[in-house]
Amino acid sequence: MEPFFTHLLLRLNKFRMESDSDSDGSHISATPPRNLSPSPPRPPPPPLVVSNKSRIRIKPSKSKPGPSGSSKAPSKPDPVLETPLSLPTDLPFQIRRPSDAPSVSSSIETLPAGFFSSSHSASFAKIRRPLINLEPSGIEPVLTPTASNSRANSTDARTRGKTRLPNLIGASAPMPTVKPRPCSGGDGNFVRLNLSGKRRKFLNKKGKSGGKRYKRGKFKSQHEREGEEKDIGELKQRGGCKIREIDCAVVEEAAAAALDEPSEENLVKILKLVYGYDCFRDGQVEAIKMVLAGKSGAVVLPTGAGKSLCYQLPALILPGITLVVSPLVALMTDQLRQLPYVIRGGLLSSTQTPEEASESLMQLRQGGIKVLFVSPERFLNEGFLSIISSLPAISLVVIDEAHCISEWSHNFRPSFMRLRASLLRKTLNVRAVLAMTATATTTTLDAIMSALDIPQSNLIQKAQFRDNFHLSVMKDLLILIKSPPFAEVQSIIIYCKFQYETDQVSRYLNDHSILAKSYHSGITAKERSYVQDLFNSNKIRVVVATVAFGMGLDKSDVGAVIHYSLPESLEEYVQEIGRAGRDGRLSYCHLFYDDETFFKLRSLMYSEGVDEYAVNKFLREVFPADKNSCGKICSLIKESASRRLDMKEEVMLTLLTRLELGNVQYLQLLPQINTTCTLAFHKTTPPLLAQKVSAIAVILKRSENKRGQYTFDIPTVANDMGVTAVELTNQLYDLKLMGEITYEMKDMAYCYRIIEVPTDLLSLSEDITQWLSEVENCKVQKMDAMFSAVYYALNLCDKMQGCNGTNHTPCLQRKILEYFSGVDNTGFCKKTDGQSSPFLRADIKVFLQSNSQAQFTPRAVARIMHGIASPAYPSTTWREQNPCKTCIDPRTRNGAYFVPCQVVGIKLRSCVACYCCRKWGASTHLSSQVETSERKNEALPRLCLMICIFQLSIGNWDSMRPVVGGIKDLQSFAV
Ligand SMILES: Nc1ncnc2c1ncn2[C@@H]1O[C@H](COP(=O)(O)OP(=O)(O)OP(=O)(O)O)[C@@H](O)[C@H]1O
Repeated sequence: MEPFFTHLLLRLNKFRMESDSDSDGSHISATPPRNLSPSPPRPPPPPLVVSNKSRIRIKPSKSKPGPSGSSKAPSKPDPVLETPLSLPTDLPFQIRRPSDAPSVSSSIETLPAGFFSSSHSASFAKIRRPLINLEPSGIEPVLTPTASNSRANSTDARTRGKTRLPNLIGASAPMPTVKPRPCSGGDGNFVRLNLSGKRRKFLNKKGKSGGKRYKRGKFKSQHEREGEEKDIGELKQRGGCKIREIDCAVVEEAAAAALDEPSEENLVKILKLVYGYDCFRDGQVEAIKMVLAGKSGAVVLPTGAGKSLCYQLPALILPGITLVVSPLVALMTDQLRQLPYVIRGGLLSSTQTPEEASESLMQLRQGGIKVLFVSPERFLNEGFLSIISSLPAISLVVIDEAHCISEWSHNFRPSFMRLRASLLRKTLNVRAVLAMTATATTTTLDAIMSALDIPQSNLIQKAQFRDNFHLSVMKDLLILIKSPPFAEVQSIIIYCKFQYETDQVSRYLNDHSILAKSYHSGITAKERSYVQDLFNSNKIRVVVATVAFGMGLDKSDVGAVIHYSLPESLEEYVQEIGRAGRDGRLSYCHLFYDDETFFKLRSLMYSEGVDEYAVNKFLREVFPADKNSCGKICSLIKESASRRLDMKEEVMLTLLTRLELGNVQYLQLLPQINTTCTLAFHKTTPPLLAQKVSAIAVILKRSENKRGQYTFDIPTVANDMGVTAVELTNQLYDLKLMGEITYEMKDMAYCYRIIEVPTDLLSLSEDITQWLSEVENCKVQKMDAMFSAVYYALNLCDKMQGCNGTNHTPCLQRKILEYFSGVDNTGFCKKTDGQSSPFLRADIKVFLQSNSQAQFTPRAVARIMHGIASPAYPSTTWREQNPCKTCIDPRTRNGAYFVPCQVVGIKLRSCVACYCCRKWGASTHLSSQVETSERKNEALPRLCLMICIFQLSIGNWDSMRPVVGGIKDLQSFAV
């Protein structure tokens, strides 16, 4: 290896300071917190109440295709919509009109709303397509000598693939699979969507509540696991991983031809050679041609529609490297696995060993990698940027899950904000940027395109939607799964909102002989991958998961997706159901409609928000009082600052990113590092070493010496030396290698360089708070839109245009279409006013008096009253101090807050979301045990009733906020 390069590698490996994305999905989503110790209180009933019993069964419509090209039935005006809507044709998905013909490419078209009159109600019926013939037709595949006879027996050739993937993912990367899948534009995912009323509690076989019995899902013994792993291994050997044998020379020749002339014919030739597919799907060829022409573009195609191919093929053709920015390590790994082996790929992630990272970099430098997967956090690392800019040319940068760029998306990631056209062009000198997403509203799309400088004309939006909405109500999950059509489905994903729910549900299913495992970010990465392997190899039938599961999952035969809890947005819903039916077969989606979860989640949407007061305090910490601090390196220790400011770490990062990338650049974010260093000298004495090494001289001046241990702050020493923190740590590392010193680092911190000190902190706080509150409202609106669509379909639909008592497909489809085209249908979700009970002020006063030592912000009080934990008020502390007397189930026990029940003449410490209170608020979540024990206590009903009144007064933020927000000086109010 060349010395220069070795040096860079050392630097990169030594200081892997930026942490890549969490390997689970939870990191991506800002809400809700996955570990929800304190539940919010029971909210007031929605304006339009749905009875728990009002369960409608909506049967699947039989596939009765309407006449081709039939005229549209006039749409009946939607009562929720004030103005009639004419839908644009470039919607984020298409509605398919069925056709009897198995060849469906001609049957796919975008239809306006209202097309689905009752006579067309069958139009969402699933269209089965013939499996594609893997034998390339018309083109003679040139095979390697070992496979020279494989054309005669193509299956053998494909299953023979025991060749190791050259992609640098570690030793055990499975071979990519060539899927027998139709390619014409209309496919994607095919689902039947079901909605149902309240889900029922789980009863185990003995008829008891799952409550106490269900602990976190246990995994099998080592012995059992090894057996299963062996089985999985065998299955892979048997043909779980098939590979086409391809002659690289032929592919290279075809790629050169396509580079010269990127005609469809030339591109199809490569498609056949490399993937075995006969034709492109909708949108693919346009995207590929655009990228090959060196133009930036945005591609919006639904899940499973084949977005990856839009960069894989250009990567093969273009001379330079293709850099794919991906939000999750797990997603990168999956994408790398799925690269055809003629496209050499690699990844750089913080989870790699130094050897793996070195290997990737060496390969990169030697031109051995065509596609490199990286996380957005890498763009903070100067070392990475300098290495990458010294490499052979980058032809294309792909931003996968590009909606993460926009704060108006359902999955905003501050680190994605960095991926702006200006930075990409300046640092990487890239020609083309390709943004890809499956779910983006018009607002989100606008934000993506403007950040990446993509002209409107370069938007490829051929997305489509699943065919069948089949709305039905089952008594409970078990009955649903055991009845047709779910009974026949081999692989099912059940999505829950909370981790404990996934454990509960999977235990419950196992108790009833349905093999299931739970999957969430609370289990280790190893366990997660074990569960995914079991599911992929059909060793288990059901995965019960949080949002953490599914990104990058390309299991083609998932036959059903069940939403046990309401998703937080229609984007999330569309994305999650997209994991079903990737093989083109009919699949079923069922959603349990539950207004209680909706209000709970809605409350949680506010859990990350911050007051102007807190933003101001944050800014004062970020910017030193010293006006001459421009150019200085500063740091904010994550954990302690988060507690001090009562602000989640992700929120602090969002604010810092805003200060960097907003209208004025106040700072430049640097890689996160451990800032407190404790150092000991081993060879040369400190004064002697200080004479030779200037860093040591500064350290001696700036450190505290306790029994030979020198403790100092890295940014302070770096500032004194006039170097970056990374340069300083590099020097320390070199001294360590020479045996001169040893050191330990702690206190992970956000680091930044001050570019400009704001002159008016007050107005800056105001601006930022305003922005944060808009982002917060946007999230709530998404939640409302999800709820509204489902609520409308079940309760408000006028049963026209194809809807009837058993089929709500058209109206639900329309609601989703409207949402993606920017129509706000959430009016009826909004709370009417901010009136609160007269008790509330008194309650807050008592609360403040009894906690006079604490410095609350209004929002902190509101959060506490809602039982929502925050960094400064963790549920554990508050729960322990004030245990709730009315919580029965210790696993769900909330932090208890003082709820005086004057009317019944007693004062009780109870959390406002206490389950027994919920019972009296007609909750269905109670276990029978709880019910029995409550009934024994005569005092409880009245007491709970009082608590319910209290809850109703504060049960939603809209009523809570004006009260606490109106109390400017909480401390004086308390006196
Ligand atoms: N033209 C095509 N013909 C047939 N199959 C295709 C074609 N293009 C892609 N596929 C297959 O479709 C499947 C889904 O593709 P891919 O994973 O790229 O989808 P995606 O749009 O990225 O989905 P997601 O958003 O869920 O990640 C893959 O197995 C891929 O091989």
